[in-house]
Amino acid sequence: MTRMDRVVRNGRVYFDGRLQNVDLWIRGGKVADLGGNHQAEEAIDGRGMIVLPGAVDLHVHFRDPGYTYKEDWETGSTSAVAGGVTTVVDQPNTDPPTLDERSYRMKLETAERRSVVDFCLNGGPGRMKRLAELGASAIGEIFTYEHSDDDLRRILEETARSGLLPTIHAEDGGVIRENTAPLRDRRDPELYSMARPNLAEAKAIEMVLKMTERAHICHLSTSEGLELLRAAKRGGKRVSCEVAPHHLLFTKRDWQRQGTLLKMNPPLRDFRDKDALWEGLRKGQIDAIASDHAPHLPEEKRDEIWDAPPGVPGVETMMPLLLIAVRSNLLSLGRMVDALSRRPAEILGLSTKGGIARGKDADLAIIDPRAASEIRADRLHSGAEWTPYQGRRAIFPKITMIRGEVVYSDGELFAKPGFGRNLPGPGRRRRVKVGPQEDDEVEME
Ligand SMILES: NC(=O)N[C@@H](CC(=O)O)C(=O)O
Ligand SMILES: [Zn+2]
Ligand SMILES: [Zn+2]
Repeated sequence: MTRMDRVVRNGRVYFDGRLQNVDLWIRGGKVADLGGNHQAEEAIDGRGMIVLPGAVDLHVHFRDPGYTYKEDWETGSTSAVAGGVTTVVDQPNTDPPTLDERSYRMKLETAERRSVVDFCLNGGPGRMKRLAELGASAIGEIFTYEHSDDDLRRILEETARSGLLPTIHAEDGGVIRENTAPLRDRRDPELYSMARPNLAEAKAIEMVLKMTERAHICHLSTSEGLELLRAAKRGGKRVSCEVAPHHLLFTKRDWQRQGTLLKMNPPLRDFRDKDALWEGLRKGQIDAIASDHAPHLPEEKRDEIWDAPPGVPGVETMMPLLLIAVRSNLLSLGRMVDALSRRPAEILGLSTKGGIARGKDADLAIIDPRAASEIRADRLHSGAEWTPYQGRRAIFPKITMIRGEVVYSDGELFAKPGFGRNLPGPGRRRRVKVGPQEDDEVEME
């Protein structure tokens, strides 16, 4: 019997691939035992609850520094934990963009002071080697449409030399330009999907697969893209991909209801694509679900289609919406946990994250599966002030824990700004052992 800090009692805990009725014991921020008989300082009642690993969101834009009127580390990270996300990966398209030592340190310093969620910082395609040494977790997203083929090849080579994973926004610039030009004088929002056709994604993915041995494809949106990645994986390439909730839940038909609000890159697609993405997700051909949380204010989003900024917020609604999808049998709980937690942690080599197991960080989303509610923008925490999912059913977590601490419970934030910790990437990671050996140490102390 060990003296524990905390116990989640009587919940159904997801580990080893299924829900199991065990008490979850926490010590020093780690999962110390599953089942077993111990004493704890504090007990959390998990009766009627399912206890899942917190989500690891590979793709958020927290806009800080530079665009803090849209989002900052405090609002963004609060939004994350309110949605059961316990680790985020922030993208470098801030101002200044995270391309070199100065901008990297500046963002790290802000995030360390303000974040309530654990975080990784991606570096952009700038000084890759230096960014790796500083602790960037990956390079990207690399916007293929912003670069010539030669540039892109050079960026991918340099990224490979830095030892970091290139993460790719795959849309071909030539295809976009060709298809946009004839539409520019018209204003109908749905033209945006025509301006950036499926071919743009397919062509960019093909190009990237030719240029590099290892890559992660962001927000996959087309059946063509999925087919290319499937073939590449079969051929032994080290590629992974993520899908965003909005491409699983919206199609071109939604242009009619929400207009320019739904402008995003890549754009809304067909039913055919949406179905293929769900199928790819069910079969494990799509590795991860990531929010591509891209907050902009409603008044910006209501500009005309070519000028409105692309992107929708989604970090807070991702897990809650997917829990409904699980309940509707669109996805198994196991595949959901795999795509939201286990696989994203694995892709970035975050060995202490991504699952409930002895020795791992106690990052938990404690959920009452019967507590579905309607999404309402005024109850969300993002600085974006709106959601494309207004009125949809969702199951929000009752409690979110990070490293054994309750950071969010029943609508209330408990963590102080600065609670969130940086998880440095492979360039400066200390080897952290997770597994039986470390567990033994915990037991013997
Ligand atoms: N997804 C988007 O439409 N927008 C993102 C950038 C991006 O992910 O491409 C943003 O930063 O606003
Ligand atoms: Zn992107
Ligand atoms: Zn993005």
